[in-house]
Amino acid sequence: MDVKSNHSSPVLTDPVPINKSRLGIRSSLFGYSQQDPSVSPSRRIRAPRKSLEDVRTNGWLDAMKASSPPRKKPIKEYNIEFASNDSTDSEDYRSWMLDYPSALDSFEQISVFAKNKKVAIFLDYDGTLSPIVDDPDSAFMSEAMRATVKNVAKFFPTAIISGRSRDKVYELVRLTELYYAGSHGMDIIGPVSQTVSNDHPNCILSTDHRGKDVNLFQPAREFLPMIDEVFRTLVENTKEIKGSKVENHKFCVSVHYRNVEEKNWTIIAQCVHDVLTNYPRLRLTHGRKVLEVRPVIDWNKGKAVEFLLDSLGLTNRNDVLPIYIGDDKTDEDAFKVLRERNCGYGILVSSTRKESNAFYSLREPTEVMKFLQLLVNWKRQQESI
Ligand SMILES: O=P(O)(O)OC[C@H]1O[C@H](O[C@H]2O[C@H](CO)[C@@H](O)[C@H](O)[C@H]2O)[C@H](O)[C@@H](O)[C@@H]1O
Repeated sequence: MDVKSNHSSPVLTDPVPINKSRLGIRSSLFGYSQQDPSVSPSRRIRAPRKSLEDVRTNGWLDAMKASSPPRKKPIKEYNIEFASNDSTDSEDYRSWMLDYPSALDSFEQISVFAKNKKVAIFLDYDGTLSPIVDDPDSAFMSEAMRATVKNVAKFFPTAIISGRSRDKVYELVRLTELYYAGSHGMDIIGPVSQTVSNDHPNCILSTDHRGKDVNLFQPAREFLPMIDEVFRTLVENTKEIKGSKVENHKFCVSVHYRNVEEKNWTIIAQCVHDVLTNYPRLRLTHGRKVLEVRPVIDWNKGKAVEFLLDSLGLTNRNDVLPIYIGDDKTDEDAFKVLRERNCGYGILVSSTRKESNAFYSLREPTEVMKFLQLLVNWKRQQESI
């Protein structure tokens, strides 16, 4: 992609998302809100027919429907989403696994590649370390998973790369020994590295939760007030849509529709669409039953992996094996980077078949935990040899 570098913020020179160019919306850069304050939220909810066709024809609704497997087995206290055994035992899933073999079944092969290599672990949070649940504020990881990740970090440099804000994901994980990248990689705390600071002039020295010196990198810093404004507008505009929830993740905004009746998905899509038309410097990405609004900059989870590898001094070496585990579309950027660099493995967490840039698969967070435990046991054995 063509990047116009202004040091701090690699802004794309082709910032108009497809949907906007199709709709003929002008691409000049607005300040912040261009919204007509006279338009009431209820009027926005009853979006005009022409507009409703827009979100259908530009593929938003199809992407929304395809964004997460259907829930099949509600668990008593938490409404945890995962497909029934019928799905993972199906012929269809088994044939998909020929292309994306289980990382558990392939562990021996992985460990052969890992031998004598510096392994670095990158983990997504929701759907990877914690099960998908209805309420984003209740997406807790189990104590067993926390202990496992803590062990992993004793042996390998380990980072969490999440769509949530860095503070929010830290609150959920609460392990000081990890590196954290929030807002889909747009807010990174990594080890201090002079080379990285030289390459990224807006990378500043900061301190982490232990008071240790770290590098703080926020390539979308200039978007902070805009994101805040969009967050408040979206909260207001969606407040009458039952089940909707808007989260402010500092450099991006999530609009959840998991608990919105499907017949109202067009309305929620329309709300987001209408707001986005006023902000050509923001774009939409899809997650699991969530619409995500983020800056149009050339930065994503893949770039965050590259940034952290650089910071850890693990770039341009052939004795490095990065492993990235994630479940969502935004993790594909990281899988792609590993595939294109022909280094390391992407592992997709999915209980249904999905096209992916990952090499291996795991069905659900419990399998992620088993895989991480195998890795720790293997490393312990290696060290005792
Ligand atoms: O990159 P991640 O760490 O996977 O974060 C992606 C989004 O995760 C959260 O939403 C997802 O998990 C929720 C809790 O299980 C679920 O209710 C929701 O439907 C999922 O989309 C988080 O709330 C989002 O803000 C993140 O962008």
